[in-house]
Amino acid sequence: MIELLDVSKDYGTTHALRGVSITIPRGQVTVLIGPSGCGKTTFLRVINRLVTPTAGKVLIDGQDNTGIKSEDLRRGIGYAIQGVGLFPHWTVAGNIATVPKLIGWQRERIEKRVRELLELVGLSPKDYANRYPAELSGGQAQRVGVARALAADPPILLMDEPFGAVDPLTRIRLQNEFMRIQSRLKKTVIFVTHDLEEAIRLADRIAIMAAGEIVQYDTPENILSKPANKYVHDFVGTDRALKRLSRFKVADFVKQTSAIRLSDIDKITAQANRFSWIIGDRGEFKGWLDETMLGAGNPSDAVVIPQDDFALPRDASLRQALSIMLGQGVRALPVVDESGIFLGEVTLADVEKATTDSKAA
Ligand SMILES: Nc1ncnc2c1ncn2[C@@H]1O[C@H](COP(=O)(O)OP(=O)(O)OP(=O)(O)O)[C@@H](O)[C@H]1O
Repeated sequence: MIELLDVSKDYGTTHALRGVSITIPRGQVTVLIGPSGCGKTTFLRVINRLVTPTAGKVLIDGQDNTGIKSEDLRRGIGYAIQGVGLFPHWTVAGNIATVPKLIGWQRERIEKRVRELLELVGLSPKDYANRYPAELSGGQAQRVGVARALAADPPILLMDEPFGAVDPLTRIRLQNEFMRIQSRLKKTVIFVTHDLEEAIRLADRIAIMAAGEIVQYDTPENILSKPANKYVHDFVGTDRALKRLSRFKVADFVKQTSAIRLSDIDKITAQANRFSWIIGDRGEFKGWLDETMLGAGNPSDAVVIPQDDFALPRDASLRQALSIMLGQGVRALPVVDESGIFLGEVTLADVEKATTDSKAA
């Protein structure tokens, strides 16, 4: 548990934090969100003591953080920052090993940990351990940043816009991976973002900040349905029913649907008004085929759409499903597991129903 007790931080006449008091529960994800300059980074940095408050106290599990040795702070609090902050002249392995080295781990233990973490964040140690940051894509670099923050297995993780600098699709993947990792590791996470949907998706609790103060600290559901004041109301915006869709997982809406094996395609006969999902021999999603294609008398030309553009991972949100449906102009999307195996479909009608139900809630 982390407690800020009446914490203020002034830089000259700038009040970066103004008497912030908050209790952050253990093992949950707390998201800080608010406009640029409202004090989010300062909030994180008073916790790991990179910033000394002008007034007030920070307690970590009841202990004043000014009384904790810096070595214990480094070990106990992982920090993943905006724009990654990897050391350019160190390899990926060297970067991940930063804190374990500082706190004196043996070489073998460090190497084992680096391998474990690379696997955890979905990068093969063989291919990535010896690369330099310049040889990574934005998304890969962000993953290394997260691995580095987790290196010494800290119970607390501070993440300052860790997925800020990547394209939207990579961001969705990183969010999904983060949720998967967090459901396993159950860290106490404080996560800063500018993106309300990211907040709604990832947070157990959201703290909305303005000008150095916390204006509402609540569950995503309550932030959406019971904004504390006009500021939060305006911040959340008008399309709240849509934003709420970020909380629903595709996995909870997927319907089992029949699919046709690519090898059986020449046996298909046209079904009126219906297209068919096409899968490979292992059950992996391949694409779709509709009656117009059959009508053209060329069944072996199934329209195989690359999975990355089309199939939804089962841990995607309904909001993401809706964006893709609108973007692609389709009423149903295939859903796949981590290995690309076809699980069924989610339809526009499911999304509509979830929107209506959650409006009523
Ligand atoms: N070292 C510093 N010296 C002077 N002013 C600072 C310093 N660090 C932060 N500030 C000021 O304190 C305020 C809060 O900054 P902070 O970085 O915490 O905001 P933020 O919400 O994280 O912003 P952003 O979303 O843009 O990263 C800002 O007005 C900023 O200019």
